[in-house]
Amino acid sequence: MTVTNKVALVTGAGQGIGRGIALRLAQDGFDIAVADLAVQAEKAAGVITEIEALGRAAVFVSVDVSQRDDVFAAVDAAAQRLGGFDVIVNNAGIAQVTPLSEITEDELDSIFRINVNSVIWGIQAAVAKFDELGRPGKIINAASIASIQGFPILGAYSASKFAVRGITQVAAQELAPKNITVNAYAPGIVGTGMWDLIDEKLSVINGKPRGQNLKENVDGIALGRIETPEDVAKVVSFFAGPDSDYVTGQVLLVDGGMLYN
Ligand SMILES: NC(=O)C1=CN([C@@H]2O[C@H](COP(=O)(O)OP(=O)(O)OC[C@H]3O[C@@H](n4cnc5c(N)ncnc54)[C@H](O)[C@@H]3O)[C@@H](O)[C@H]2O)C=CC1
Ligand SMILES: CC(=O)C(C)=O
Repeated sequence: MTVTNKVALVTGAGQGIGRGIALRLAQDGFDIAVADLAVQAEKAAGVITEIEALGRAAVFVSVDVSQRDDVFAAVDAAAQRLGGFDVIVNNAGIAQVTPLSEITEDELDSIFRINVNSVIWGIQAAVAKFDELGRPGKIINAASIASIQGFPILGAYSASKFAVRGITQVAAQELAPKNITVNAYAPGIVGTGMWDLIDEKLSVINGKPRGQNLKENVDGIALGRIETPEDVAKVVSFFAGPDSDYVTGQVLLVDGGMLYN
């Protein structure tokens, strides 16, 4: 019997939650395509070194997830360079900290292209590759607590994450006949560059000192501490592995106890 390696592509894997997911899936035995913007190549190289130290193969794939052709090319490159394709993690995303009344057309277009269109391009590219290789596969999307409850001043962001939840539910139903599962993780307050930016921008808007908005949000977490990328990666590991074979269309809160469903 030929045993082939398992391959996962993680977008936005140069830093933050994406890096945590890439490292965890490597620990789980996946070879990893570290996909990110070209400007993140140096950080991605560091992630690749960490993955190789775990005994897995890894390659950098330059991608702007808002561009459909880029995403298809990234999936092709990952499959060709790593010798297979089994999992895509549509993780890359941006936040915007703007009251709804002030959001511009350009801002709205930008956040939807990066947070929403990207997920559809990732689903399309992964399905095409699973079909070509004749394998089932797993698709995992980045939602948020803001995909369940709208967050003030994060209005466009919340709307984009509600859309990711909807896409996840629809794709799960459409792709079930191919034995492809589609799920999403919904983190709470994770200590990454994204929250550095949110805290900084909220400070400008509400005049609270730097760090105060982050602290107030963390104070609302039942488990009493800020979330780490590794906390998120454990849920992604479940969705990427065989223990979730009978789970599809779900958005799993991993927020330390902030929202309850
Ligand atoms: N940090 C948090 O508290 C939470 C984050 N999330 C979601 O988790 C995901 C990852 O977030 P973080 O790691 O915190 O963010 P981050 O800002 O630390 O990292 C985002 C990564 O995505 C990449 N990226 C951005 N635009 C891209 C594009 N157009 N094409 C390719 N790559 C692009 C960046 O280069 C970066 O490496 C995002 O979808 C975010 O919305 C969800 C809930 C909470
Ligand atoms: C960044 C994010 O998703 C929230 C709600 O903090």
